[in-house]
Amino acid sequence: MVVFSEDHKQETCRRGRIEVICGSMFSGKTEELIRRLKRATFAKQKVEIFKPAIDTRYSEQAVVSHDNNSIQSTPVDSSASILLFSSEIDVVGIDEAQFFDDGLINVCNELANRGIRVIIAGLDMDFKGIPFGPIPALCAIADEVTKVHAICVKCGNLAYVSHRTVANEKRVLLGEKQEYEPLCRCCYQQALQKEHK
Ligand SMILES: Nc1ncnc2c1ncn2[C@@H]1O[C@H](COP(=O)(O)OP(=O)(O)O)[C@@H](O)[C@H]1O
Ligand SMILES: Cc1cn([C@H]2C[C@H](O)[C@@H](COP(=O)(O)O)O2)c(=O)[nH]c1=O
Ligand SMILES: [Zn+2]
Repeated sequence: MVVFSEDHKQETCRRGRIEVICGSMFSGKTEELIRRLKRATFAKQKVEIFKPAIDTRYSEQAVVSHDNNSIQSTPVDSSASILLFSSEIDVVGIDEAQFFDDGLINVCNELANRGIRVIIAGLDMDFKGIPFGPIPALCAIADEVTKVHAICVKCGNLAYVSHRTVANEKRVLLGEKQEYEPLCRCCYQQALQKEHK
């Protein structure tokens, strides 16, 4: 039996669709986004990549993974700008989508209705385990949702949430390993119990 891990027809048929890649921090969302976008570029498709301008963690202009894979992007202040920059494009990639306003849901629908393949990566939950920004609605309207998992740094099981290790209650706090660790459900509950003692 031959098993193909790629749905090549969907990759190349150039019909509009929405793909969401979601999960905790360190789960490989950005790597998977970059992989899909680079394959589209190899297929000579016109690709445009956007990220929220507030995400200046590794670079102002590029989408960069924790392993330093990167791809050039256009930082935008609001989801509406994505429509303005997306004429004559085959594929639109969006990273850190959790930071966008709820207008992103209509923007992605509009792009897909125009025949564009839209690939979105973002955190499904914030550090409290609450669904983050437009991601849950994007999952609902998506043609395909890929949930990726990091490894729990305490026990080695699959992680499901990003635990914040510094005292800060603001929902948006840019960070990396100094501020967050991926944990499984059990280790996350234990960590919260310790913090509230
Ligand atoms: N606990 C962990 N579990 C899995 N990957 C990890 C972990 N800590 C660091 N990494 C690294 O993070 C990379 C994924 O980075 P990235 O795609 O930027 O993730 P995300 O966008 O989901 O935060 C992995 O390939 C791996 O090298
Ligand atoms: C959980 C959580 C995360 N953030 C920030 C931290 C990082 O800068 C990004 C997530 O990046 P990644 O590519 O998924 O690693 O989001 C936040 O602001 N609030 C949170 O609750
Ligand atoms: Zn664990």
